[in-house]
Amino acid sequence: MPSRSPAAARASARSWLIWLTAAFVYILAVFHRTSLGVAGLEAADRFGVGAAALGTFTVLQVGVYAAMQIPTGVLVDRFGPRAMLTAALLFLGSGQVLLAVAHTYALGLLARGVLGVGDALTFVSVLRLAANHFPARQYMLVTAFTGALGFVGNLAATLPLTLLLAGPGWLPTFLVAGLGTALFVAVVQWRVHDTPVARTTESEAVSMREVGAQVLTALRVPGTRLGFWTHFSTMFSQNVLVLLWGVPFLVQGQGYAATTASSLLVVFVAGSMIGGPLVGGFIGRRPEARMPIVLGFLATTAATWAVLLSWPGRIPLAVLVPAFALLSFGGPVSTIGFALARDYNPLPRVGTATGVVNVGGFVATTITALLIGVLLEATGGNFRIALLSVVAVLALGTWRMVVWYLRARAAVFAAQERGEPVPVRLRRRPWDVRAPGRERVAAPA
Ligand SMILES: N[C@@H](Cc1c[nH]cn1)C(=O)NCC(=O)O
Repeated sequence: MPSRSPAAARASARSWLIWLTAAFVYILAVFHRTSLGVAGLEAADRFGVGAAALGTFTVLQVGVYAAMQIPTGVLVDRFGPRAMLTAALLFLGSGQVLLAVAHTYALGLLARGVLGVGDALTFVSVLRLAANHFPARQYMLVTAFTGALGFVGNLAATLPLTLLLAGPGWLPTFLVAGLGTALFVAVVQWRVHDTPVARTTESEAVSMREVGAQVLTALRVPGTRLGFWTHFSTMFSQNVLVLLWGVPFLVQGQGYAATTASSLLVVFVAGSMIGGPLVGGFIGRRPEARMPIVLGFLATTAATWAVLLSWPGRIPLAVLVPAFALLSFGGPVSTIGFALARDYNPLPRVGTATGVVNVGGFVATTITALLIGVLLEATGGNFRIALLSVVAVLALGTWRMVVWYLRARAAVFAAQERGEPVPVRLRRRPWDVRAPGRERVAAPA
């Protein structure tokens, strides 16, 4: 069976309000995730460390996030999004309070690790809640809105946070942010209901063996694998620039002022906020267009990087701004991966499949960020060579995505021929391959 949608064709106003409350938790998570961006220099001062040690914060954070995605998916399927969002707020809040009072590098790292766990629990829980409350065709729009709203948290962690750190200072700013986040638990407990008919999810005790089987079953679904590689290939190149290498590339590699460089990164925020509703709204109406859009976006990404890396001399702003605007659509396009997970897995396994998909983009980000660092070291700071890592990871992701696209299509055709329902009906093309005999569009629940 491909998927089971909530019964109603459109979600109720109450479901939208429940989603908005959960999406606010995601805004808080992104705020905490990105807060070291402007607090970096102060953190270096406070903990008495240099740039390399600060980079460890980012790698630790993204690493914890990626490692936690599959456990998060399993936990949210078992305990429900309400419980997981509550846990997320408590981890985020205590991590930030710990950072507020920390004076040593070790304690700072521990604080960011705790915060990273809270962050990792959030996005998949919001999407699981959306899967419970919204019918399949509205799910894509809600997912894209969620991603776009996250950037409100990102914006709050730029100028407003800079002003707060310069005014009240480190301790009161992070203490209030941490305590405020923990207190939001009361709102989640009051407002969030796991499904339109139930406040909480009934959880049955399951063995580790059953958990493993649940993950393997989700992994065996071609739609989940396609979602993973879609997420892997589409969002990492903008993530690498926003989270780590964008400012050094522009300042050290291109000779721009630090203020110009950080202003340029706002293009990514704006692009994601505009692109989310655009992509989500369009694909909600035309789900059959989602993979052609992914392929078109990947071709555009490859062309954009070809221009950026082959530009003779300094790249002018008139080229950088549209290039970053194009790349910024990677976040919204990556949400197609979640729609695939939701469409090709039964509802009780959507959290696990969503977690699997969400590993993709963050693994690609971690690998690329590390490769760039290694190549910069090896070449004495040659960004043109170091950023070729993006091209290599993009080629790998696109290749695997095309392989799973063909396999997922083959499974859909096989299901159509057996007369089974499929999430999106497809027309066979000359380049389509035949499904192996027992391939199913979705593994059974
Ligand atoms: N691709 C992002 C979501 C997104 C949508 N628009 C911009 N970004 C994603 O996967 N986010 C996961 C997270 O935890 O932020």
